Amino acid sequence: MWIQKLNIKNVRSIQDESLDFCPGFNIIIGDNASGKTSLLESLSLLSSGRSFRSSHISEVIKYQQPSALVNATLNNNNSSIKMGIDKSQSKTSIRINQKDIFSQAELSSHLPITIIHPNSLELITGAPSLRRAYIDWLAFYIFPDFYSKWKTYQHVLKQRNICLKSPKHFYALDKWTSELVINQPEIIKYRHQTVELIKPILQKITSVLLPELDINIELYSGFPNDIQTDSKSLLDFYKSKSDIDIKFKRTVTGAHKADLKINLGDTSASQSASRGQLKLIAISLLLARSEIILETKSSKGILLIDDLSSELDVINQNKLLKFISDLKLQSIITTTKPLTYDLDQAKMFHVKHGSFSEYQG
Ligand SMILES: Nc1ncnc2c1ncn2[C@@H]1O[C@H](COP(=O)(O)OP(=O)(O)OP(=O)(O)O)[C@@H](O)[C@H]1O
Repeated sequence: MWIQKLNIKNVRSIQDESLDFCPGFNIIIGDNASGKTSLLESLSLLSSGRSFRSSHISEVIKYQQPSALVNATLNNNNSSIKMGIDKSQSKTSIRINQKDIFSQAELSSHLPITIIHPNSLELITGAPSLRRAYIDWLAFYIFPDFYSKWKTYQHVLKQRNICLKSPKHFYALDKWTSELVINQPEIIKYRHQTVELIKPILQKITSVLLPELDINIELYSGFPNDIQTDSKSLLDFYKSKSDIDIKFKRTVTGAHKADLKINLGDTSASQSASRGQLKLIAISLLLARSEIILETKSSKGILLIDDLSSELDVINQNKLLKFISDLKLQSIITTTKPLTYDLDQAKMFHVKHGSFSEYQG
């Protein structure tokens, strides 16, 4: 699957633009503040309903405009899918093949994108929630019932935490504790399976991009390692630790505390790798994710890279481009200067003041 045509209206400085992409590399060249990231942000809106750099849609919609609109024509084995999103401050309308759709998840399942941007480094150095989101994003694509189990767990966790906040609600604690262990074994199992899928692919990618490092990853389930993760053992665990949860007024242990441990040998990568190496580890993890999508789904994922030339030196840029070229997936890459790598299937665009044209060199 690849994006054949993209229409963007009122996303930051982009007023009304239409781009015809190729299935291989699409390189967007432009100066700072020309609108490169806004293009990738538009695709993030279409795929996930959210921007990857702002949590407030009002910042993304062009000043003085009521809404942002992004439409795309996807080519999936020569049949086409038309999808679009119209997002205002108060309302989101989604259409797929002229039909109104009420679930963002459906839009996301048609257009799985992986975005590598200057803040991707935080996947290694930032909070555990970022690494959990990384695993869960993939689990969501691979296991059809992961999302509903995770959503139910979030709801039950919230109710249990309400109980823990005030003694007048303690009477319901046992009920919510029993419900809290229903979905956790499967959530943990799916996450473990996801991490096991990532491991060999990450190994393959880092042997090309970072051959000098011994990188290994391991899931921390959210529970101490010596605890069995079946429902009964988890229930016994929660009962034995209820005094701690009561003291802290929240559920201290559980699948909501899971993390992906990323190590170089025996030490944490965030403590021992250089900044450039950390960027490449983050990129490798993101590439591993898109390669898994490519293997598990009939439709290929799409790779977006923001500001490649500022992210990596030329040697590493070229290693990465060769790797992407071998994956044979569509990529949309922004850069402030033309790339030196000889791309075989590529289309170049120039962007200035939010306006796109074919690059003339
Ligand atoms: N809501 C908005 N409405 C209109 N213009 C906006 C809005 N938000 C930001 N801008 C403008 O859009 C442009 C942002 O472009 P963008 O961030 O896409 O640039 P870029 O080419 O990625 O830049 P850089 O290389 O510096 O990262 C800036 O000129 C900014 O002032």
